[in-house]
Amino acid sequence: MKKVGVVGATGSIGTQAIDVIKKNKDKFEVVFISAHSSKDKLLNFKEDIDAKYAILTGVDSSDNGDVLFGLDELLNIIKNEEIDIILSAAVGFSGLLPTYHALQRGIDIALANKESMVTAGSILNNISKRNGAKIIPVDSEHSAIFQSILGHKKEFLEKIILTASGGPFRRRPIDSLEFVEIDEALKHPNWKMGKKITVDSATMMNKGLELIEAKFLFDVSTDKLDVIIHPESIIHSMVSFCDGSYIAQLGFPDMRVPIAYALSYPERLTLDTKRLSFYELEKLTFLKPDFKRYPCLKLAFEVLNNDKAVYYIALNAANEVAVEGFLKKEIKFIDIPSVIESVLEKIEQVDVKSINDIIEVDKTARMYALDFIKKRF
Ligand SMILES: NC(=O)C1=CN([C@@H]2O[C@H](COP(=O)(O)OP(=O)(O)OC[C@H]3O[C@@H](n4cnc5c(N)ncnc54)[C@H](OP(=O)(O)O)[C@@H]3O)[C@@H](O)[C@H]2O)C=CC1
Ligand SMILES: CC(=O)[C@@H](O)[C@H](O)COP(=O)(O)O
Ligand SMILES: [Mn+2]
Repeated sequence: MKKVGVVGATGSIGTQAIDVIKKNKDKFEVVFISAHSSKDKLLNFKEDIDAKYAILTGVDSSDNGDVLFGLDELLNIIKNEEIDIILSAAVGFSGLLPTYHALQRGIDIALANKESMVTAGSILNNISKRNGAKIIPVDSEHSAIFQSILGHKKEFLEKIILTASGGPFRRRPIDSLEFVEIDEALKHPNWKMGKKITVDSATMMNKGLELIEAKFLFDVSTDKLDVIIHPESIIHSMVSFCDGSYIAQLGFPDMRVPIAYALSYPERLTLDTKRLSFYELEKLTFLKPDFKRYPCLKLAFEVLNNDKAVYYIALNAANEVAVEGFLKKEIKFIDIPSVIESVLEKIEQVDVKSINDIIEVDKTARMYALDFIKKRF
């Protein structure tokens, strides 16, 4: 039995993870599940999978004895309980501290929270190496890459090619993006996900964050990273080698596959997911991303080329604030890249050596983003 913890259990990834765990009760013992404030859903899960602890990190206290409250309680459990693997699936920068403390303790991470790797990739890699704790990707593209490079020497790797759906606005006239409504941005063509990542897919900042995530997860230079639009989301990503060979991982889009793979690695679980019917697949298409349509992807490439921790953190923080601003109707969809650009221009170059440095840069970048929104819109 693997002893697991799930951070962000009530979200899109968390809920699918609970489903996988529930159907494989003989393989997993659940030490804890956590969420921000969805108490009823968390309590139902606690009962369903017989979790030892349930923690709400965004609520101070209550008289309900079945739930623990506050981030400190979650971190205490991570620091003290016997746990083999933690699924890190909270949204945004809030996922960093649980990921960081788990790795510090030598606990393996099944990583959905890409923002952890974007903001702290280098520090997390160092801790993982030092403590022998594995970081196993859950993000569909990175799981595909992880599976495709398995058993191959890194020196032979030529390119990592991340596939992107292109989001809901791939074919919409660029001059009409100004009028994008919230519900239009939340209609992903292939995946049902949380709001933040769905808006990121529409701007293609999701792919920008994933490029940075890939750089740190697979320890490759930026010139080895490519993005290609593949609207069907059947090929989840691919790699090429020095002899012209390509290896890809394919499947019907269903996040239970990479979640189960990461939780059971190096084994595999049997899943009742939809199988591909190759004769029914009409065709697989591939397109080049256009930076005019997706300025956020351009910004992410610029930050990658600059390769400084402070810009990775600022890009992520500014994007989180901008997406929230869009979802609150404070800014338009097309204003998201302007907010990020303004923060990247303003943020001071500082050395980032510790988790506290990261938290400080994140705080400053958020302040600049909020200030920009307040003054400009
Ligand atoms: N959904 C997907 O298919 C994919 C997601 N990912 C990544 O996985 C992560 C989770 O995404 P997704 O499941 O879609 O997100 P959701 O918005 O669906 O779920 C977010 C989870 O995080 C919790 N949460 C919300 N705010 C906070 C906070 N301030 N502090 C701590 N926890 C919080 C929520 O709890 P509560 O319910 O109480 O609010 C919920 O459990 C993201 O990093 C995303 O990029 C990566 C690949 C695919
Ligand atoms: C399922 C998953 O991993 C998401 O990150 C997905 O890739 C988003 O789709 P886009 O390719 O549109 O960003
Ligand atoms: Mn992804």
